[in-house]
Amino acid sequence: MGIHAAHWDDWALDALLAAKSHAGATVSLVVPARNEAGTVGAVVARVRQALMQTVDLVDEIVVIDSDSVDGTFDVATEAGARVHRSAEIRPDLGSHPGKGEAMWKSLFVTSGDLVVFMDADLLDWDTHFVPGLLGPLLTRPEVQLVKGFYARPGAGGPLEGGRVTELVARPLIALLFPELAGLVQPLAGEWAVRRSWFASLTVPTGYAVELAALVETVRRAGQPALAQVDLGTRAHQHQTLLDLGAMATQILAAALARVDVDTASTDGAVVLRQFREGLDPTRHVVPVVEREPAERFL
Ligand SMILES: O=c1ccn([C@@H]2O[C@H](COP(=O)(O)OP(=O)(O)O[C@H]3O[C@H](CO)[C@@H](O)[C@H](O)[C@H]3O)[C@@H](O)[C@H]2O)c(=O)[nH]1
Ligand SMILES: O=C(O)[C@H](O)COP(=O)(O)O
Repeated sequence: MGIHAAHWDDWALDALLAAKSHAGATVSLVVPARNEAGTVGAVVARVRQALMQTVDLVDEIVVIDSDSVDGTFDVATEAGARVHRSAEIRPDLGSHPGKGEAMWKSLFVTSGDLVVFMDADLLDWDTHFVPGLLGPLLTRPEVQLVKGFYARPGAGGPLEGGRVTELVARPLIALLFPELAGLVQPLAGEWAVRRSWFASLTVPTGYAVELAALVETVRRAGQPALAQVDLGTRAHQHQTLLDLGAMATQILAAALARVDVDTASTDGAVVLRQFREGLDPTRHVVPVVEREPAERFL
């Protein structure tokens, strides 16, 4: 059995447009962005031109500005997205920093039956990512969540990207969640999901949103509810090793919580002591908050 895999060009665009129209489905592209003024404009403008203005595949492009202090909001607006500040969406529900929070909040300001997520920091990518991710959702009713995968060049050459994927997520999956081991890029930021399914999931506010969604989906609905699609190549901006330490902490915290292991996180945060030089650590406070399913607040 395993997790169904496909290639982005297994479907002609016309066939996907016909399937979308037949299903009467609508599509939202959601781009969470924190300080991505340099790249978010191209992500929005290219998808808008190719898949909204030329054909009718995407119904809305929404950027969720995740506490940016640069020109992300204006650049994304100029490029044709509807932009919301994460902290200003449903203020009654409070606000947390983080990518998962931006994605969770997106459910309150979008309406598509199918939601496609894309990172805002993409450098090497193409608009076929979007139809590729929609293919399984538009053609296989049992599929709830579709992950993209790709070759990912790293700073040191081809196929060396994905440090947290290879050093944290994949070992964790092998040890604790082996039903997910067939996923090529479990942490890919490019994925698509049925709105009703995403709204039913518990969502970590930080970088564990991807792993948590996969674990909950496979536990509740099994491997047939997952699919993965080969999108070709994708390159993005690389974080520093110490920042990836925070990402890894969030992913480990979410994974351990899902196998009922108590951790030292208190009040929704873990303090990482990181040593840049000598014995004097920098205290890196890493939030590990989780949001209840959005459907409870819609
Ligand atoms: O607080 C934040 C941090 C990031 N982002 C945005 O989220 C996307 C991905 O963030 P990035 O810092 O580029 O993550 P990566 O280092 O690329 O991490 C990879 O692995 C993560 C862990 O699973 C996934 O969440 C990412 O989507 C995936 O690209 C980008 O558009 C960011 O601007 C936010 O919206 N808010
Ligand atoms: O997916 C990952 O492991 C993180 O995004 C880090 O990727 P990088 O090592 O290519 O920067």
